Amino acid sequence: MVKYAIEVLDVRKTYRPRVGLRSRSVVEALKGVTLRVRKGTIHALLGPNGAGKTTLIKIVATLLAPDSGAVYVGGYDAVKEASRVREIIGVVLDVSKGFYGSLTGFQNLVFYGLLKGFSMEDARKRAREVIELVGLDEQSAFKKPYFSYSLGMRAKLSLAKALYTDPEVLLLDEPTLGLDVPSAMEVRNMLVESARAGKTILVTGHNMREIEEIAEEVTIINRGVVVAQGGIQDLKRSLGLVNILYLKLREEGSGKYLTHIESSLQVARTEVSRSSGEVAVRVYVRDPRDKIMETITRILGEDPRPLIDFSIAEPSLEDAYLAVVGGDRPRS
Ligand SMILES: Nc1ncnc2c1ncn2[C@@H]1O[C@H](COP(=O)(O)OP(=O)(O)OP(=O)(O)O)[C@@H](O)[C@H]1O
Repeated sequence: MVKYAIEVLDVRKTYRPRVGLRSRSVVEALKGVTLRVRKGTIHALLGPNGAGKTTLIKIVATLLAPDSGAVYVGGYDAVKEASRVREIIGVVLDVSKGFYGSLTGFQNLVFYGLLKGFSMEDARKRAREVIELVGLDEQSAFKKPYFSYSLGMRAKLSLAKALYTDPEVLLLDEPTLGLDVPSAMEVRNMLVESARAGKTILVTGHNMREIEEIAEEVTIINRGVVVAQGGIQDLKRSLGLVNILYLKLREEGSGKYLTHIESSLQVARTEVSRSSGEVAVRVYVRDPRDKIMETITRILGEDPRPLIDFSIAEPSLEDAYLAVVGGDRPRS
C-alpha cells in the first residue's frame, strides 16, 4: 500500500514570462521543493504571496509540468501518468474560474458530470448531493446564474466541483477565500470529516488559525524554498517557541513561589510587575503545557496562599510562521 498519497521530490519550476517583444525575464518559482503527505491527513502549504504555493498545487494537479524532480499522487507519476492522477484528484484553484456564467450552479455541475462520463440521471443526482454537502443555498444553486454569485458562493461551488467525483486526494488553493465566518467553519469541518474518511488534502491558505485547526502537518515555503516542515507542535518546539505562563500572586510569599517555579521549569525569561499588593508575572517557559500544569499543581499543594490566578498561553502556528518568514516582503 502507498504510505504517502502525495510525494513531491526536489521539484523545480522556472517561468520565463515575455517582457516586451523579445527580452525574457526568469522567475524561479520553485527551487527544489520536497514534501510528502500521508494518506488520510491534511497538509497545509504556507508562505507569503509569491512563495510558489499555487505553482506547486498546479504541478501536483498535473496542470503544469515541473522542470525537474518528480511528483507522485496515489503512487502515479504526475507527468507520465497524468490521466491516472486526474482520476483520483479534486482541485480548487481560482474559485472564480471554470464555470459558465449564464448557467446555474446546478447546471454547471451537471455539465461537469456529463463531461466526466456520468449518465444524465447520475450527473443530476451527484450534483444535488455535492450542493448539499457544501451547503450552497438552494435558491442560488438551482435558480440563479453563476455570474450573479458572490465570491463565497463561487468558493462553495468550486468545492462542490472538486468533491464531485468523490476523489481520494483534494488539492485546494485557498478554498475558504471570500467565505463568511460560518461558511468557512462549515468548509473546515467538511475537510476534517473528509480526511477522517480517508481522503488526503493538500491545502494552501493565509489564515493561520484556520490552518492550525485542521492541518496535521505543514510545509512553509518562501521564495521557492522549503523553510520549515513537519507536525505543527514539533515545528513550534524546533523553532524554540515558548509557552507563556501568566501568574497573579499575592505580594507575600511571591518571591519564594517564583524561585520554586524557576527552579522547576526551563525558564527563558521572567517579567514581573507590581501594583497594590499584587504581583503580575509573565514566565516564558520552554517546557510543554503538561509539565507547567504539573509544576503549578505541585507548588500549590505545598503552599496555596500566594497564587491568585494563572493561565498558560501556547504559541500559535502564526508565531511559528512569523518566526520563519516574518517581515519578508512579498515578491512581484
Ligand atoms: N504564469 C506565470 N508566469 C510568470 N511568472 C509566474 C507565473 N505564475 C506565477 N509566477 C511567479 O512565480 C512566483 C510564484 O507564484 P505563485 O503564484 O506560485 O505563488 P503563491 O505562493 O501561490 O502566491 P499567492 O499567495 O499570492 O497566491 C511569483 O513570483 C509569481 O509572480
